[in-house]
Amino acid sequence: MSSTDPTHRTPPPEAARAILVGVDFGRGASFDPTLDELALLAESAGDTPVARVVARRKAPDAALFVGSGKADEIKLLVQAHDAHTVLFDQAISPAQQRNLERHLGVPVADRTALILEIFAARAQSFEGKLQVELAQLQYLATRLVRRWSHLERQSGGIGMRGGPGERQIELDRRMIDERIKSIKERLRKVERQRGTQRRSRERNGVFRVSLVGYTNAGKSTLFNALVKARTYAADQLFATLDTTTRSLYLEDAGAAVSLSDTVGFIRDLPHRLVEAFKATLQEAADADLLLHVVDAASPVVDEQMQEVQRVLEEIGAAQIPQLLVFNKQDLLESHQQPRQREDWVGADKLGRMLPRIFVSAHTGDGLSALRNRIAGAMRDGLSPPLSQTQAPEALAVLDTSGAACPELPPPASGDH
Ligand SMILES: Nc1nc2c(ncn2[C@@H]2O[C@H](COP(=O)(O)OP(=O)(O)OP(=O)(O)O)[C@@H](O)[C@H]2O)c(=O)[nH]1
Ligand SMILES: [Mg+2]
Repeated sequence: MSSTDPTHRTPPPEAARAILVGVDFGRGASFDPTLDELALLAESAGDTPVARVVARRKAPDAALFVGSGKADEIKLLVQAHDAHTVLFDQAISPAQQRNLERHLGVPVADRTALILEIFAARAQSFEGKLQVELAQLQYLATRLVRRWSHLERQSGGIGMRGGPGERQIELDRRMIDERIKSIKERLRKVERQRGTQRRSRERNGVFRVSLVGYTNAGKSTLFNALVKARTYAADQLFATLDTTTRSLYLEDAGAAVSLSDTVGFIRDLPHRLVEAFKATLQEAADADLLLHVVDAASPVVDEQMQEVQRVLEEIGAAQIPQLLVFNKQDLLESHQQPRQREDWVGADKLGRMLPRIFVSAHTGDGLSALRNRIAGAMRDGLSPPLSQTQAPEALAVLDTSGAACPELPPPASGDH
């Protein structure tokens, strides 16, 4: 863990027992009633979830985020499970965090802090480490600002001026600001270097393919299966933080493409983190073709795909031709198995029809069809059959059930 740990959690040497809390504010969309993803995040951060609590409220409680009754319930659970920490699925304010920690008697962290913690533990490259530290310092800086104004309020805004508390915070702030400035400067240097490398690749005219997708979809496993490399793949969230690029030779095209594995996306990815990782994500934004890897067996496959489309938009990659790769086909029940390996679905924000292909990175099923697909995209681009682009009702369909739309014809390009 980095010295700028924004969560102030000091986990015991053994896995910390964690209570998971999610609050449903009734706005539906981004609430996960199972808290499964939070549990995976907790495990990826080295914690062991021991209990889950779901609360329903109209709005967050200003002081405790959850109501005081719920807070008492959580406190009892902390005691019953001898828990070390309580993790919230939503962002909580610095004041709420402090109040909760006082009330519950254990460190409290929110989703953002957890994601930052995982990123900090995973960062390998010099650039990755700088990016994570930048995001952490920015997270910490907002917390200091707020704590300062809190102190100011308590003292009527005058008495504390020049007092020891404020001076310490001022000092901390100045150090943080200086560190932020120096990291940004160093990142700019690395980015310039990366830009030069990218331009020299562009001059070579290599067709660039980037794997993008929700975290844990199987991008690295697929990358390894395609290029027979050994990139770290694991059942953890954000196993990959650095972009890896390898050359992939396609027999069908008689040419090589460059294939990049990238960092996974997640719901409510802290915006600052997206900012810090812009350079890494730039790799995806500069691609000629995106392989959007989807965990076809996930119960929340539609939400995950939409989240990926949202992040692609945020990094300016929404226009890039996209091939949906429905991975983990081996995990699908027989009734979920697609009738055909390849079809088209209306699945992105631009209302485009996207070609879809089912594969299993584990068994290798569909990989040769995928290679052919990439070769086809390199030759002719990806355009849906004309009849499909003109059928608006088809565009509204987000058929990710695994059962392919029988009425959709197979891809027009004769690449298989
Ligand atoms: N059953 C099955 N499991 C798979 C398949 N592909 C990947 N997995 C598993 O899914 C988990 C995640 O795989 P990764 O390749 O690390 O996923 P990723 O998308 O690179 O994840 P991040 O780097 O964390 O964003 C691992 O446990 C893989 O073994 C597949 O085709 N079938
Ligand atoms: Mg990966």
